[in-house]
Amino acid sequence: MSTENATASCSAAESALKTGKKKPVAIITIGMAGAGKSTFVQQINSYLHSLDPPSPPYVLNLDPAVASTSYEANIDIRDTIDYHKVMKEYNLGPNGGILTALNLFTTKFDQVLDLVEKRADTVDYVILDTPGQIEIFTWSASGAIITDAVASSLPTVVAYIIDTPRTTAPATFMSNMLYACSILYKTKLPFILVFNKTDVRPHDFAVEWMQDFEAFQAALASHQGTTDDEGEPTYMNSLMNSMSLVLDEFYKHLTAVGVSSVTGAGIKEFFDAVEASRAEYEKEYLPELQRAREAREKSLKGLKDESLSRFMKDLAIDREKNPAAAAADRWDPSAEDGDDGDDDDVDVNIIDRSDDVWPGQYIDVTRMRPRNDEGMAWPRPG
Ligand SMILES: Nc1nc2c(ncn2[C@@H]2O[C@H](COP(=O)(O)OP(=O)(O)OP(=O)(O)O)[C@@H](O)[C@H]2O)c(=O)[nH]1
Repeated sequence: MSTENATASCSAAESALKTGKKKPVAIITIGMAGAGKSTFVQQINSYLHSLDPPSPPYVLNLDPAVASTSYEANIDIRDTIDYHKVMKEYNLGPNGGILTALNLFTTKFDQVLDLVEKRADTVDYVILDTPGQIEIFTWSASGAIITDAVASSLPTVVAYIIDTPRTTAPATFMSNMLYACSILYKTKLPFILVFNKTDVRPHDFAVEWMQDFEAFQAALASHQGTTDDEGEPTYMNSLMNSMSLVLDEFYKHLTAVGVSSVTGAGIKEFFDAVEASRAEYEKEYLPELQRAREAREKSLKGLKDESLSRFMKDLAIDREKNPAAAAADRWDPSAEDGDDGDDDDVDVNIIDRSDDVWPGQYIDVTRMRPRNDEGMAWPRPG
């Protein structure tokens, strides 16, 4: 995490202490393409607006390729990066285009965090919608950087969206759980399994399989193709049996809720789970994060000290050898023109769409949104 981000997170913590307000919780929604991430984000957005008093969240869309979202994001990657232009410019296919767009956006993520930090006192939730191709977020450096940066700044929870009707076959269920497991171990963040589309298929079978190992074994056994011609378990079946034992341990670290992003059923229970995850984040994740940060700073300081002493030694030897060159090599302040061409201080690239309408104005999603930008729009000062 950059120093600015660390400072920003401290200032948010200080202001939270002053106002007595809890820090907002960041909800990172992840899920296979078509699982219903965007519909879910729209539903939780509507739910928070409908509370009394309303609690509008701060929404980030990180999917550069989505044609339209059914919610209005406060920060939208598409405002900064034209994914089609990236594909053309770098001669990439769709997935490479999304990944590169995300990489480019990540280079500006400190600005995003600053904008989020500014809202920390007025919002209770920060919601991140991620690219449809799950692996682009979960297995990329950018995804890891974004997740770590958010989690270093705010209590963070991963909402893993599952397409329940498509997960009723034991083998599919297990593949999905293994994927969830890999994300949990990668992020090490509080994790909520969100069984979506319960209006089509209730998720009780999944809860039963997660709580009762034997019930899952029975489902596996009753599934076609689990025994060979001689009635022996197939290789696949034995493998799944062993893996389900591993998953049994994994389920202990998870909360599962069933929701329908269409009807809104289960959304309240989802937020109850999010609040429980906040406590988990503070108790388990935060101390671990602080330990890791201290260790990183210590090793960085060691490296810096070592390279500085090496440099000073080399410099001394060099000066001994070339006293004339050393005498000529002096800093002349009058030679400075005050502008070194460094544009690091251009700091307005990421757009906060809610600047004009904040606080908490609900935005009509049917409204046309001007997209005048051609290509990547940074830097965009003023
Ligand atoms: N019946 C039902 N349909 C749903 C629900 N949630 C989403 N859908 C439908 O599932 C389809 C996919 O939903 P999206 O929200 O676009 O899914 P996504 O995960 O964002 O998809 P990508 O953009 O590909 O990542 C759409 O047709 C939605 O209407 C739900 O709870 N119930």
